[in-house]
Amino acid sequence: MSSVENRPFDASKRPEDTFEVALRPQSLSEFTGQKTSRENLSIFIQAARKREEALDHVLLHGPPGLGKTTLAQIVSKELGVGFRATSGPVIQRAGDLAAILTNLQPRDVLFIDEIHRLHPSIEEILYPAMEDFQLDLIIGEGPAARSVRIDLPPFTLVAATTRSGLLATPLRDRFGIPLRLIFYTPDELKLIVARGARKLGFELTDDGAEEIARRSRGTPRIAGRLLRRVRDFALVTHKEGQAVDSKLADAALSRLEVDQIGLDAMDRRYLMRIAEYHHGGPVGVETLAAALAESRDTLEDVIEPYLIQEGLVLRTSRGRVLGERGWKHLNLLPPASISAQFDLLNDTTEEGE
Ligand SMILES: Nc1ncnc2c1ncn2[C@@H]1O[C@H](COP(=O)(O)OP(=O)(O)OP(=O)(O)O)[C@@H](O)[C@H]1O
Ligand SMILES: [Mg+2]
Repeated sequence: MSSVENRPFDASKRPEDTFEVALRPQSLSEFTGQKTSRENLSIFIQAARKREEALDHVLLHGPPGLGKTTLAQIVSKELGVGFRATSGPVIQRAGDLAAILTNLQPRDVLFIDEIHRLHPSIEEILYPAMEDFQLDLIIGEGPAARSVRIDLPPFTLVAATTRSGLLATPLRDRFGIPLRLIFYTPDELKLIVARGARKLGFELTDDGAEEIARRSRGTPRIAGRLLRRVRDFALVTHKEGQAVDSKLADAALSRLEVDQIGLDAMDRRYLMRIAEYHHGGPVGVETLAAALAESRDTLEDVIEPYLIQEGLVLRTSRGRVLGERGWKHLNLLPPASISAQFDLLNDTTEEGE
């Protein structure tokens, strides 16, 4: 097991998360955040319903735990059609995909998770299926092989990926509705946390919800986990019926090594590595991955997106560089040459304003 799987609050999926299902919003109106995507999706869904046609194919991309699977399910519910789910690595042979596609009802949603891990030969079968609702299959082998064409019911492919950059252009181009999910704001997460507490049936004060939201790394899945752990602490240390406030939330989260801005031990190890071993960088992602005993994919998919968005780390053409906020967060002083650059940058921003 790699250490990232041991992180208390990385955003990747885990078997214990069956409880997530209970917290999952069931309709677009219940789905908090992602305003632009949600509003656009709502229009396209209504239009498809009016026309009584299958919705155009949807590509959801963004870091883990932001609601891609949730949205895919909501799309089928709002369309009032069936939902079939599979994932890229599971589809091994052309026949597997053919079986799934030929069993769809007209206008059904087929959800393919981790579409970037689809085998290229399967991808090629998917193209005509997406475009013309046709399946071209080769049956048999050698001289006896013949190709057959099967008509499919019109369907909607909803695909999810954490790495849209890995998708082949022809595949990406076949999605009429590409949606990028972004990290949630603390206010949005606060709503999600408060709603989660109600669903779990315990009392959480306003500032308690705020504390958990602020430390959830912009990610609903993490917010849900932190909420459940805070609830555990409350159960053991609190009197029955006593509301969970920010003080208790803070105590619980600090014990879980989730710091004031929501970073966990792994995030801090990553930042420290750049600061201490590479004097703030630039350092290549492969070097970092090897040093931290993580895969490059994990760094790029799970750890870096939030650190980059928060300005703790910068991705440059020469590698990763610790940002000014990164140095501050670690409570370290950057080498003189770097702090001079930050000063220069700050000066020009001020002048520009
Ligand atoms: N907008 C939201 N409002 C409330 N809860 C949400 C929202 N988005 C996601 N969640 C919660 O976060 C959990 C994780 O969401 P989901 O499984 O959809 O993420 P994902 O993007 O598919 O992640 P992965 O890339 O790991 O598959 C859900 O079970 C749900 O409880
Ligand atoms: Mg998912």
